Amino acid sequence: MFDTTPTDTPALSVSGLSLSYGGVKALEDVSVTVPEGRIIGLIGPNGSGKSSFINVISGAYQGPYEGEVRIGGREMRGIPANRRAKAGLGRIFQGIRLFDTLTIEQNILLGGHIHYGSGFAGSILRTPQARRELARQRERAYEIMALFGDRLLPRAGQQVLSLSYANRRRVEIARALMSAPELLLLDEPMAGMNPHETEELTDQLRALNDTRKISMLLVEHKMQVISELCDSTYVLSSGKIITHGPVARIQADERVVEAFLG
Ligand SMILES: Nc1ncnc2c1ncn2[C@@H]1O[C@H](COP(=O)(O)OP(=O)(O)OP(=O)(O)O)[C@@H](O)[C@H]1O
Repeated sequence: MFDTTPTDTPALSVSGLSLSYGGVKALEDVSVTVPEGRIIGLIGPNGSGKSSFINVISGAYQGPYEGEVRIGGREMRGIPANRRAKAGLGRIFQGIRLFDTLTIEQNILLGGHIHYGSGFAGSILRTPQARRELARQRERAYEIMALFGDRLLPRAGQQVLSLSYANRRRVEIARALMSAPELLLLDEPMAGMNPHETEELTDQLRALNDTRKISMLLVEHKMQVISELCDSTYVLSSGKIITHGPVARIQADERVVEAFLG
């Protein structure tokens, strides 16, 4: 189901990215690489440009910018957000965006829509091909729910609005996995989770990376999570990357301490 053949093409390669909002420089000559199969962290104080960076990669930001963004080797300029899933991108938003009155299963199924072959007409007319596809997608949705132990499976038919915050977040990740992403952009996935939930999701993300070779760019405030998951971490401060490397080295770097205290 998931192609795990390694290549030398990075999952994500951003080079020389600069952008301004009017006169405000939000990003200046930012270069970040996520090698295939790796988890790379991105940290920075409030207002340092993390959201702007993520929004350019996901295509949520449609304004002008300098530099290049490549996902799986493919240049993304001009490709709208909804078409980037086909290039292998999955994104988890900072604020949870789910359809509250739909069930867990329905929300997750929506993440697979880029793979439907029979299209909208087929699903309305309920052609045999559309029914077979739906059955395949449901099977996939249940396989993905099973990755989260007993958190989602027993509740598959429940409306999402009745779920805990942590379970809503799991549904969002499950939905992103339906498009079989090669690269996941995770924007503070542990926000609002207690230590136990944080630890559990950390283990689940590591398992996804190990077993499915999904590359990840992780924006996260919790340094424990960054240090457990990331091979290397970039530090943004006032729109510039001030350093990158293994977490232990970054934490000891005076410039980083200054940026966070400053
Ligand atoms: N739409 C906008 N118009 C004008 N300025 C903006 C806009 N969005 C962000 N900025 C400015 O750009 C800079 C980078 O903001 P950005 O939201 O990318 O940082 P961030 O690191 O994600 O911050 P936070 O952690 O607080 O979400 C900040 O100075 C911010 O005020």
